[in-house]
Amino acid sequence: MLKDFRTVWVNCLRVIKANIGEQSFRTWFEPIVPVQLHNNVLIIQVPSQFFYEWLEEHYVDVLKKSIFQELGPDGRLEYSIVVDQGNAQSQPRTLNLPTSRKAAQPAPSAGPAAALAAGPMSSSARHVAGAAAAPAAAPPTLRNPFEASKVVDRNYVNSQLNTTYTFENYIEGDCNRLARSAGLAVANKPGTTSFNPLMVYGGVGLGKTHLVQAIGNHIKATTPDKFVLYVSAEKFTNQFIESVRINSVQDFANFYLLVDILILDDVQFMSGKDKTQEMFFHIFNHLHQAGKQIVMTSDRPPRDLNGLEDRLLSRFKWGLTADLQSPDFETRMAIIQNKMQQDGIDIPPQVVEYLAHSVNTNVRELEGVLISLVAQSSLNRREIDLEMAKQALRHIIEEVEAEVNLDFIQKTVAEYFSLPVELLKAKTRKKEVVTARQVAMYFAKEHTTHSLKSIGHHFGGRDHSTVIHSVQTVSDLIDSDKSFRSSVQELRKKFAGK
Ligand SMILES: Nc1ncnc2c1ncn2[C@@H]1O[C@H](COP(=O)(O)OP(=O)(O)OP(=O)(O)O)[C@@H](O)[C@H]1O
Repeated sequence: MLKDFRTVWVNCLRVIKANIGEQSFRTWFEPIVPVQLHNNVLIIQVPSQFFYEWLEEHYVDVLKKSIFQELGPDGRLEYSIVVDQGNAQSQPRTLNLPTSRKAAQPAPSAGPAAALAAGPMSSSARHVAGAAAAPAAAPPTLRNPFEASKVVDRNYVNSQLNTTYTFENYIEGDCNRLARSAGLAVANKPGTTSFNPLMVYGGVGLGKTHLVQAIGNHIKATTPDKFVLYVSAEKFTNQFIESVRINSVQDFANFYLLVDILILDDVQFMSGKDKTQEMFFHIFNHLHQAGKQIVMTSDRPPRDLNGLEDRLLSRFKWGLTADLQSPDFETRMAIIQNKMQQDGIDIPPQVVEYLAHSVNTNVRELEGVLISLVAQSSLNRREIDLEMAKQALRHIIEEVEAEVNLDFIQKTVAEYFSLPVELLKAKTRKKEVVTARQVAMYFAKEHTTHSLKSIGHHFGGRDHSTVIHSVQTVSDLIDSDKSFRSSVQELRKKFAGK
């Protein structure tokens, strides 16, 4: 018996409805219009490119299942995407490429899209301008599948939450305590804490992405009906530019307005991109007003985000800004141990300690060293030992030593103030020693990647609040005391050449 495309779709919807939440069903399946059934290929029309990507990302399994049940193992699904032409005309538009079924099959070499299309059903993006008005009998005009593949590759594959980034494996330390606990609060009560937006900033490889993705994963796990979207600012920008190009800015905005939790990574990327910022500003306002949660990361504090509009920056201040510092020694130890446990790696304690001591730049580098050690050990069929670790780290340690290090700073500052270097680490509170110590701490903060805690530790076991106080005192004196300022400038020259 010949099947009618509407009946097939209604039956598919039944399967889908039984497998997903009601809210998701309403948002993502009710707007779909079945268009045609031809040669066991069901064509459905979706409102936008983003919509299509979302379906492919989140519902491909249930779609496959429903098509399989309705059309059997040879059944396939194709999408037609309404392209907003910016006018009321909805004539079918001939887009530049083959229209034959064969040409429209995703090619085996089509990369991630081909992988998605594997199995009983192959789904591929098809743009059909004004498809709703296209006569049902006429075959829709299909877009080059390779082109569609590129869209999938760029816009879809890179945008998922990485489920390995969780709070459980995000090690807590002084370096990230505030950001982590604010993140946890947001994850437990998105949109309802005063941390909205939550802005996390910090240097390269310090765990910004891990933390904000942990927030997303936590929300998805606890409230699967919430629409969590993680997107890099770069991708957001590219999507926006593309939407301008194909005249579908409204689709773009509509898509983002559906989001419950928007996680935007690396906002600094939007610097100088006024139109993108304007769009983000509107999305931000709308989501915020609707009580939706916004989480952002940046590689620098908001005050240093030159090229970002003031009205946007002022929005960032509505919530909480929390920074990530370089992890101190103990946190680095804990991160390595956690990683070892996670990956089932066994490394002797003295090697772990050596790594934690030596790699004090960022966590990504620490992980990189660990991976290279494991690789060497398995290649050479040799247990990891201190010798191997030293060999592996030779180049990194040389780099670290070439930098201005704490010893050099202490020696230079002590010499400048004509004091023995030991006094900087001693208990004495004599005024001239205190000043020299404060200046040395100030430069340690400025020129090394040591955490505040680690700096304090190298100055006779002082705590991190003493370091903060010292840095502040020196900054204040630079502003208020001319001769002090020139001393600091003279000293700075000694470090600049290094
Ligand atoms: N506190 C932590 N506990 C466990 N792993 C961490 C921690 N901080 C960072 N990492 C790990 O370090 C690596 C780099 O982190 P991530 O990519 O989140 O850094 P980032 O700050 O976003 O970097 P970039 O500036 O390059 O975007 C990741 O593998 C992450 O899991």
